[in-house]
Amino acid sequence: MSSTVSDSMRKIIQQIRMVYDAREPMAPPPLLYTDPLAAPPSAPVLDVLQPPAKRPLSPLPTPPPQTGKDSYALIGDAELAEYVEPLYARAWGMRNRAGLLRLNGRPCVTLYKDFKFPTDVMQFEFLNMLGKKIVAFRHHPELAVTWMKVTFITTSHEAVSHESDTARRRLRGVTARDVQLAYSAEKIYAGLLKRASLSYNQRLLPKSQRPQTIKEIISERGA
Ligand SMILES: C[C@H](O)[C@H](O)[C@H]1CNC2=NC(N)=NC(=O)C2=N1
Repeated sequence: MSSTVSDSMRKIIQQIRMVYDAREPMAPPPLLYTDPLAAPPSAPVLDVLQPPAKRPLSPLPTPPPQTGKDSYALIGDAELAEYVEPLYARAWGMRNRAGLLRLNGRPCVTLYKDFKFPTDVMQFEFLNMLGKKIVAFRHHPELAVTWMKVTFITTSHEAVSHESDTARRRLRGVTARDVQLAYSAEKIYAGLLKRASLSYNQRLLPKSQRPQTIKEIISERGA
């Protein structure tokens, strides 16, 4: 009796195997995104990575000099207009991040951008290239790495202010070194997008994050 049961069990198992073996091959898992390095996508991958903008961006100006004692001088309103305005057009922002350098809530002006990528491959290539630049340049941004995004924040704790007023002198902020580093990061990013035949049409940050004067930035309540 028990042998009959196991015979019929065996038959059932055999039938299941036949059905299983005869099934359609499983479809490969759907791709979450296309690799732009392999083939340029026909449709935009992200809203920030769209076909060329109608009005192409004018090239970044020659950055401020990176050596000498003045490379750690805080930038003022004139430099903001000359060097930071072109970064604003590329989705960079300026903010007061009081407390960033444990300055007990004192203002700390920072230059920042959220770099967005169509693939993680491009994101880590960017980090690799940027890393080499940072090490050679000996100026270190804060980097936060999340899915397809790198948040870049830079400021100089070594900033020197020529102001006579002590409170202003103790201000930390953006110097020529930060602008230099930001330009390098932007050029690496633009180069990677160009190689992948992608052009960007990034949404500008809100006006409050694109201030025109240093005073506007430090009067913002630090985050
Ligand atoms: C000696 C060395 O170059 C300095 O300490 C550098 C290092 N990296 C730096 N990085 C940043 N973000 N700000 C600085 O003031 C700074 N100073």
